[in-house]
Amino acid sequence: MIPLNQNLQRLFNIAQKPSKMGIGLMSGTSLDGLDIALCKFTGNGLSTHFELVQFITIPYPADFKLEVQQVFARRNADLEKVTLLNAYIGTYHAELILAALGQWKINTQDVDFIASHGQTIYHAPQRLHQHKNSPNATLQIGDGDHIAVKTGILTISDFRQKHIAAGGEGAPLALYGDVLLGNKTGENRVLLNIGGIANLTWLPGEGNFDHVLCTDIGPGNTLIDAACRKYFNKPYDEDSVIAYSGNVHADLLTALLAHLFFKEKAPKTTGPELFNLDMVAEAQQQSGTGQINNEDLVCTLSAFTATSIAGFIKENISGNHIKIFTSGGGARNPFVIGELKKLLPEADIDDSSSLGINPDAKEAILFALLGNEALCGEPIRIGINPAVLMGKFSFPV
Ligand SMILES: Nc1ncnc2c1ncn2[C@@H]1O[C@H](COP(=O)(O)OP(=O)(O)OP(=O)(O)O)[C@@H](O)[C@H]1O
Ligand SMILES: CC(=O)N[C@H]1[C@@H]2OC[C@@H](O2)[C@@H](O)[C@@H]1O[C@H](C)C(=O)O
Repeated sequence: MIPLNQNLQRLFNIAQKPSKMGIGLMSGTSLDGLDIALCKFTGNGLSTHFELVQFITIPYPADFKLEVQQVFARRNADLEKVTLLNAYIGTYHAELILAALGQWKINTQDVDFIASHGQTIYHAPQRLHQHKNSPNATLQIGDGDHIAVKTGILTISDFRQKHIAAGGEGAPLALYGDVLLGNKTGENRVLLNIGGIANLTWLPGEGNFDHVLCTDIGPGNTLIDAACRKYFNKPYDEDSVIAYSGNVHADLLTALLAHLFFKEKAPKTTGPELFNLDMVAEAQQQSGTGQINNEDLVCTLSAFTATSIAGFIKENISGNHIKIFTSGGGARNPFVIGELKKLLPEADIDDSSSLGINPDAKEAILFALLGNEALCGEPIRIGINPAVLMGKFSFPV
């Protein structure tokens, strides 16, 4: 008999374990840092139980952000830089994982797998690139082999490609985690993540997965952050101090909301490739608001985030007693959340901690969960969404 390759044997052993320790990694479009969630899983699919054992966000140093920004969401990027960053981000993320495990006093041998999102550097659904003969496409870098070899831990990465191969746009993958962890028959729930881009999952209480909707909505923090960087030399509008010192310009807000993306049917995805300061400048030109002061601009962009989210919910989601559970860094933006509450007075808005999900850790938990599914799950059919198991395996040896 031909002996089983050691890697496959190890994979088989991990998949068979009744409970698994997995690390989920998320490095989002805000480029603020690496989210590392150490989770314990038992079961899979709708029987998944998870516990968040440890969580940390390790902020990225300014020079690293600058390096990534040189290629991030840019149509013309230096190919050598992309290539170098692909390897560098893999090894850098591995170093950050080892540092976190050291801090938590946890041995690498006690971790069964790492599930790594990588760093999105370009997201190009067909609606954006508009090349008839090219499919939806997206690119995450920070290669999984580097993480596996440097940490000695089985690594699963590059989750989005399978989603695209099976007919999706590669996002939002939150769908799968939100259904498995956030669904409750009898309760109309919206799980709203306000990261760089805002997305939501609508989980109607009737419990019929055919009616679940998961989609990007538009900008979350990305425009607010970009304006803060450009005009205030700050990474973001901490506690909405700038937004509260300005006023909303109704004409600019109307021009921003007139963007064609908002008229496209959900599910749909987007990114800073579309929602960037060029798009804002165009709306300012159209509305004759090019001269507004910087505080008013940040205030209007914050209102834009809240109004586009509320508008989407009003148009696409119906039901009584809707509970909205927020997560992502934008859940800590009081201006945005305050506007949302004003615009959606009927909804009950709270952050996802009331579901037992740390709002800052939610996306990193999602990838850990997708890793668990890749190891021992089965494809789940949720409406028209691809029913696939995602992720590529990298072995340490
Ligand atoms: N106290 C705060 N006040 C206002 N905004 C905040 C605060 N804390 C965090 N944020 C916002 O949250 C952002 C980080 O959000 P998050 O970490 O969810 O983004 P991400 O994971 O990169 O996004 P994405 O989900 O799009 O990939 C910051 O850049 C900032 O805009
Ligand atoms: C291509 C990409 O990286 N998309 C991210 C981004 O950040 C938020 C939104 O846009 C979402 O669609 C997605 O991430 C989350 C984790 C998702 O796939 O659900």
